[in-house]
Amino acid sequence: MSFTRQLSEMSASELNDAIDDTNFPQAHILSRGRNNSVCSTSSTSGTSSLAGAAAAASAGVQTPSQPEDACDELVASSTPQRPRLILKTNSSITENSDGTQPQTPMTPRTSTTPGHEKCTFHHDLELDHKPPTREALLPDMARSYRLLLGGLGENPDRQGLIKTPERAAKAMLYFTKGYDQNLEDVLNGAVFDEDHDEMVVVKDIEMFSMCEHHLVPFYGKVSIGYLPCNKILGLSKLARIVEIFSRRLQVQERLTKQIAVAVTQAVQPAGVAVVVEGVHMCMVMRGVQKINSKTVTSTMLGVFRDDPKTREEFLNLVNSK
Ligand SMILES: Nc1nc2c(ncn2[C@@H]2O[C@H](COP(=O)(O)OP(=O)(O)OP(=O)(O)O)[C@@H](O)[C@H]2O)c(=O)[nH]1
Ligand SMILES: [Zn+2]
Repeated sequence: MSFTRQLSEMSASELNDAIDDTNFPQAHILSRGRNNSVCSTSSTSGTSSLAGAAAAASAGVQTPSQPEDACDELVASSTPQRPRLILKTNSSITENSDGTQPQTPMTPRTSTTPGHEKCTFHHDLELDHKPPTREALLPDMARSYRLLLGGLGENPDRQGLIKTPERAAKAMLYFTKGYDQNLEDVLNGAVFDEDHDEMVVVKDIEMFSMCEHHLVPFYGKVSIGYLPCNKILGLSKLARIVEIFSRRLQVQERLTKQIAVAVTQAVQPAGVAVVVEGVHMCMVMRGVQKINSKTVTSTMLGVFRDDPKTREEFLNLVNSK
């Protein structure tokens, strides 16, 4: 019985469960960077196969068995072997004795809206969830905003507000458009075989999200690094992955983790690092009203978690101007 499955075979909740929660958040001090995203590649990287395997084991990842792993075969001749990061599944989701996959434990449904019958929970990594008609939600949402305006003591029929409920509904649909996206569509096949085993970093990717506690924005920037294992990702796809998960109701910690999981799923690298720096309007415009505070979260997987030099290299690249 195999205890390791390809990520593409794992369901949304399994993917989330597959990450050891002790892995995040790990806060690092991050200096302010540029507004525009910057891509870097770096030359010092890699771990020995032994160190990498030990690192992977303690990181909760499994080293693919030899010799069927193409990555290990390829790199063996020229460079030290590096284990590919494969998220570990727990034994409760391995195959049934009859060879069928067991059902994913269901979390309670949160919606009875037509088109959402199979939703488990929007917060999960619902890469295969695509409600067919989110636009169809607009009238209901507009009605809700109209009620809200009335609740504020406003007259929803006054000239300036007549179209506001519909506008607000459309805006909210836009702010949460990530629910309509899935990883496969977003990647659009832009995963390329490449014998490149040095760190790739795209940093300062602008991010806009919505605090799930107050329904007000939080925004900031995301830096993503990965250590390829014979597969690289189209650079823009890293920014598109950020969009999938930031354009939802979120907490910053989960956003950080979901980005890292998605990159892992896309290219099965030796490691992934994600740092998110966010400003939460719920802490600025209301509540504690700390206008200069920033929240920094990170998820380090594979070699980034276990090899201090690799992690340091990533953080240096992220912090460099
Ligand atoms: N961990 C985490 N907390 C968040 C995030 N966004 C908002 N919050 C927090 O969610 C918490 C909600 O706390 P509550 O006490 O229930 O709500 P509240 O009375 O509005 O809290 P205050 O913001 O302190 O006024 C607050 O501490 C927010 O700062 C996030 O991305 N991650
Ligand atoms: Zn908030």
